[in-house]
Amino acid sequence: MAEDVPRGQTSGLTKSSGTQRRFPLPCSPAIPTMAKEPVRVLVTGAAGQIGYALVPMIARGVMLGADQPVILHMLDIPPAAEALNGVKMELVDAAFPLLKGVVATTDVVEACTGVNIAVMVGGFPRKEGMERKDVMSKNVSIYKSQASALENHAAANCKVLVVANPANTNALILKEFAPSIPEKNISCLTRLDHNRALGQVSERLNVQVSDVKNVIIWGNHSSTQYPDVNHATVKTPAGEKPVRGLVGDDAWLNGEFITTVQQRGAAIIKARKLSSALSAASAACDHIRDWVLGTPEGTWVSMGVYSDGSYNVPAGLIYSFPVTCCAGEWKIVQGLHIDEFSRKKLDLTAQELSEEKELAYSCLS
Ligand SMILES: NC(=O)c1ccc[n+]([C@@H]2O[C@H](COP(=O)([O-])OP(=O)(O)OC[C@H]3O[C@@H](n4cnc5c(N)ncnc54)[C@H](O)[C@@H]3O)[C@@H](O)[C@H]2O)c1
Ligand SMILES: O=C(O)C[C@H](O)C(=O)O
Repeated sequence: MAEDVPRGQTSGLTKSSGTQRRFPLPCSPAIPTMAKEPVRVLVTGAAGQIGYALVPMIARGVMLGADQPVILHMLDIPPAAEALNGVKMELVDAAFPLLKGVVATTDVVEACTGVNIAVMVGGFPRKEGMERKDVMSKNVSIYKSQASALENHAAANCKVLVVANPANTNALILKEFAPSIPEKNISCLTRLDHNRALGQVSERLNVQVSDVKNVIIWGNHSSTQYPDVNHATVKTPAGEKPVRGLVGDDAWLNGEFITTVQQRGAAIIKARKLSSALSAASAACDHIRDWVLGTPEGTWVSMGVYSDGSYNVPAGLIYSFPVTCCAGEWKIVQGLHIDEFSRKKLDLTAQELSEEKELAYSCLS
C-alpha cells in the first residue's frame, strides 16, 4: 500500500525488538513509556465537508485519545481526487504529531485494507427541499458495494460507523452485504441528534451542556426520531435532578423541544445551504471515542445499532438506542420505563425504518 509518512513525524522514535520506544525528552518521565501502535482509521468521502472537518480532529487525537497514533485512510471518488490530494497536503502541513501516515486514494480496496475503524461519510448529501428518501437510491448502492471491500480487506474486528444518509438504512445495507462482519461492529451516527438534545436542554435551563446527561435518541436519524428526556438529568450543587422537573414545562418538552431536535438538520441546511459538518464530525469523534474507550460511569449515549428486539423494537433494523460502552463493546441500556406517549413515538420511527428498509431493497433490485 502506498503510504506517506509525513516527514519528521518519527523523530524521537526508535525501533527495538519490533516495538517503538520514545527517547526520553527533556520534559518526559524518567521511565520511557511504550508508544502505542498506530490505529488505521478510514474516512470515506474525505474530500467532502464533513471529511474536511473530521480528519484534523482524528489526527489531533480527538477521536481516539491524545496518546494514540493514527494512520488516516481517506477515500473519495475520481472527480474529487485533486481535492482529496489537497486535504492530504494540508494534513502534512499541519504536522500533527500523532499522524503516522496518510493513504489518500480513489481505490476502495486500498482504502479499506487493514483499517481498524471505518467512518463512512461518502455519499450524496441532502440539499434544501430534498427529503432523505430522495438520497436513498444513490446512497444505498454505494453502501452495498463498499460492504464487500470492508468485509474482505479491513482488519478483523473493524468497527464501522455510517454517517452518510440515510444513515440507519445505509448501515443496515452494509451489514446485510458484509455478512462476516459481526453485527455488533456496525453502527450509525445518531450522536449528533443526542448532542443537539443536550444542547437544547442546556440552553433552555441556562446550564453547562457538560452537566446534562442521559437524553435518548430513539430510532431513525430523521425527522421521526424521538428525542426523549424522561430519564435525563442535570448535575446541580444539590445533586442530579431530573430534566423534566427542572424545565417544568411538559408542553415545551413534548412539543417544541422534540421538533427542534428532529428538524435541526433541515434548519442547518436552510441557514448554511449545506448540511451540518463541524457538529457531525465532532459527533462522529464522540461516537467512536465512547465506543472504543468506554462511556463514563452512570452515563449513556445514543448509537444506531442492530436491534435485538429490546423495547419491542423489531429485530433486524438499525435503530438508535441508549447504550453504555465498555472494553470496546456497546450494550443497550435495559429496563427504562416507556410511557404511552413515548411508546407511540418509538413505534412511529420503527415503522419509518421498516419502510426505508423495503425501499432500499427495491432500489437495489
Ligand atoms: N448522520 C448524521 O448525523 C449526518 C449529519 C450530517 C450529514 N450527514 C450525511 O453525511 C454525508 C456527507 O455529508 P457532506 O456534507 O460531507 O457531503 P459532501 O458532498 O460535502 O461530501 C461527500 C463526499 O462523498 C464523496 N463520495 C460520493 N460518493 C462516494 C463514494 N462512492 N465513495 C467515497 N466517497 C464518495 C463525494 O465526492 C464527496 O467528497 C451525507 O450523506 C449527509 O447527508 C449525516
Ligand atoms: O438532515 C440532513 O440531511 C443533514 C444531516 O443528517 C443532519 O442531521 O444535519
